[in-house]
Amino acid sequence: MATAMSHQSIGSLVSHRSSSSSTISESLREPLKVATKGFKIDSSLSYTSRRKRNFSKIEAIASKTPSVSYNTPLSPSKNITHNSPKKPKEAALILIRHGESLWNAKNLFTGCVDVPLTEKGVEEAIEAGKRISNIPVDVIFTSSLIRAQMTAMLAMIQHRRKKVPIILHNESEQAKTWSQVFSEETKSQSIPVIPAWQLNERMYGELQGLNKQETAERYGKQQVHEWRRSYDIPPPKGESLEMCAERAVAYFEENIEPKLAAGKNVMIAAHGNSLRSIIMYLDKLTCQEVISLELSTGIPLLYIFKEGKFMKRGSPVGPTEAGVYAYTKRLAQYRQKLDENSEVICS
Ligand SMILES: O=C(O)[C@H](O)COP(=O)(O)O
Repeated sequence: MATAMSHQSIGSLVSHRSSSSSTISESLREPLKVATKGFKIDSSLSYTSRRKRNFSKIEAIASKTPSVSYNTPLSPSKNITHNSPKKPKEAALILIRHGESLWNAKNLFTGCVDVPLTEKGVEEAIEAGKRISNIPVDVIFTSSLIRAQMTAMLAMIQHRRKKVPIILHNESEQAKTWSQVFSEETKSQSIPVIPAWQLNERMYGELQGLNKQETAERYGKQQVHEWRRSYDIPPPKGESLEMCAERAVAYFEENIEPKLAAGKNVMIAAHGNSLRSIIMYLDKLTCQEVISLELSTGIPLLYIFKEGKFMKRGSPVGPTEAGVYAYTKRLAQYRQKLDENSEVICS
């Protein structure tokens, strides 16, 4: 896609992080002055009050503090209970945008339309899986859309630990009951995959199914760019990034961060815009900075969560890349274990 950018570019884009040491609750007590040049946020528009406060807070912190380097830890979320200072829990967080879909290939606005991966998308997912095959994964969150679920499953097939990813069906009590596993041993050899509609692609409204190029010719490049990349301008009858963030980031805070805080390693397979909103939250990007954040299909991004802070580690280039393991002992030890037990666990 014309907008796709390599993971190296993503790395450089996300270097706009804030060094604020305020906690969320501290920052919420401060008066919020939210205005970035040429981009005024009217946070009263669509957010629930809690969400409004969180994002205004992110903006307030980001606009008040200087940019800092790539690896600077962020302040903790208010949802996180701190672990014992003696044994701080650490966890890996992998974000992955689905591989190329049939509508990516046709350059159509897709949004919440549920289309599968192309062959190239399948290959991208497998390649992504190889890149993260030495990184521990205890639980997987996906959107409810097949392209994200295919990506998660294909990626996990490559993992050296060879646990079986199992989709948890929570759509009804019966679905839950009928998909139960009754062996603890089998459970320990599987990875729960939790689908959540909140992680779906932003709803593209009346653009869904239209060709992106033709839409730009009809409505003008500038208008279409605003619909696709601005923070708070929704496409006709669709969701703005701000609206998408309202549900995706809320889900992340309420369901995913507590898992990380408990030391669980998490993979999220989702979409360009739901992940952009989550990265905006993790990296404290301003609503201007997020405009230029582009995610390529099938490129995994690694974060380390430690002591309530997220540290971005970029995209592992390969499973044995030294850089990934240099940052954290725990990942290095996990990989060493995989190497030592490879015959047992990979059989
Ligand atoms: O929904 C879509 O069309 C794409 O997945 C994301 O599209 P975008 O790059 O136009 O936001």
